[in-house]
Amino acid sequence: MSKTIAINAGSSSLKWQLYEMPQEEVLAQGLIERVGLPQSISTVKWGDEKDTQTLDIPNHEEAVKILLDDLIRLGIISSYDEITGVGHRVVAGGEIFKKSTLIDDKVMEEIAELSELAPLHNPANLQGIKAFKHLLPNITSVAVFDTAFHTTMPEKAFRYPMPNKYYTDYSVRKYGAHGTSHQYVSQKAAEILGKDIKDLKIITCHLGNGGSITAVDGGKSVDTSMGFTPLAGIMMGTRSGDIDPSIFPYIISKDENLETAQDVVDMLNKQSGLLGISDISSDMRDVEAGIKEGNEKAILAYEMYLDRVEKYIGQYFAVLNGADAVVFTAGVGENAADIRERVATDLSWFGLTIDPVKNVRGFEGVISTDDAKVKVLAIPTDEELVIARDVQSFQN
Ligand SMILES: Nc1ncnc2c1ncn2[C@@H]1O[C@H](COP(=O)(O)OP(=O)(O)O)[C@@H](O)[C@H]1O
Ligand SMILES: CC(=O)OP(=O)(O)O
Ligand SMILES: [Mg+2]
Repeated sequence: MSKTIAINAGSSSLKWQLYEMPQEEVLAQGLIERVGLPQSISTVKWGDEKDTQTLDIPNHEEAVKILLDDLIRLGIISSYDEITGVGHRVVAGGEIFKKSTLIDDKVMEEIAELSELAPLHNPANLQGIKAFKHLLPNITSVAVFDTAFHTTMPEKAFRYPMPNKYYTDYSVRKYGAHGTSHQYVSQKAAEILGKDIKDLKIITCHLGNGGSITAVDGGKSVDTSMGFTPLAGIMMGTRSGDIDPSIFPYIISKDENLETAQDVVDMLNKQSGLLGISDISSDMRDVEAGIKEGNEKAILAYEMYLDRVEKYIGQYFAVLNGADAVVFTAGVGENAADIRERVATDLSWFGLTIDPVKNVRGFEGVISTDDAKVKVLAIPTDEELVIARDVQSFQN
């Protein structure tokens, strides 16, 4: 019997699941929200029980301490010796990490160096890794990279049309992200549809706080909306997605609060997207509440979000020369039935027809009508399970 923890350290949250492996039984799961903000909330669920604490958790290292304390405090485990493995989600693996990897000092250094490719994520991921190395130094520790699934993209898709030296000398290219999620939901979609994934063309829409859309051909990523960093692609909670880079020098010259290109990137990462347009929140639920009150900015934010999502789906119909299925996942994709319905309605020419009876929050499976040309699915993602399986593969 061996227990494995999967750690998904997001930019402001830490999600974890404790598994009994290899049975893949979930023993407990938790979410620590608002890491780095006052009044962080830590929730643990196990069996039929639930525990919630509100306390200040300044960083991901502290978050790991709290979760390990909770496992003992709540009687979920009796000793840390029961835990034999930990898997950490790491967003950027660059061109170095093409698959999951055992973590040693060199790997930690490389993850730190790759922070430029995921400035909101890799530092948080690394804090989680270091905290575990410190507190449980002898367990199997594995890094699972968001970028790994996208290493199958063809060069024509991952290169930017810039002078070659920026790729050859500085590795400037598209890396993508959320790969573990795109991989999991595309595989799950094939299972639900009763087909071999090799025979399917699938467009996966991971719409969370960050969001990305991927074209999956025969189980392989052939294009994805995120780029050199997770700032590119669709509009997100606080991130702009694609914009014209000429805006950089222009706004630096106009706005005295912006001095460097890095200032602009920070603004595009942290103050843009739904938050920047709605002036309410980065959270789609708050934007939708604003729409109910008739807030014009909230309506615009919602419409812009849909516009970007729909354009990327349209692009990937072109990349794949048609698709068999479109999959929605992550916080927005799993829960916002209204968004799934709008996308399907706006793209009805492509043959997406939603069945309103099935298209409800929390439903897992096909939500399109039986005669829809393109199947539409809602599938809760499970990045943690993929991480735990990868840890297990190092323990056999
Ligand atoms: N019922 C809902 N309706 C609309 N959006 C929702 C709903 N529930 C959650 N969300 C959205 O999901 C987002 C979080 O998604 P998640 O995949 O958990 O993000 P991340 O992993 O990037 O932190 C929230 O910001 C919120 O906008
Ligand atoms: C890469 C990325 O955007 O991750 P998240 O959605 O968890 O912020
Ligand atoms: Mg996420």
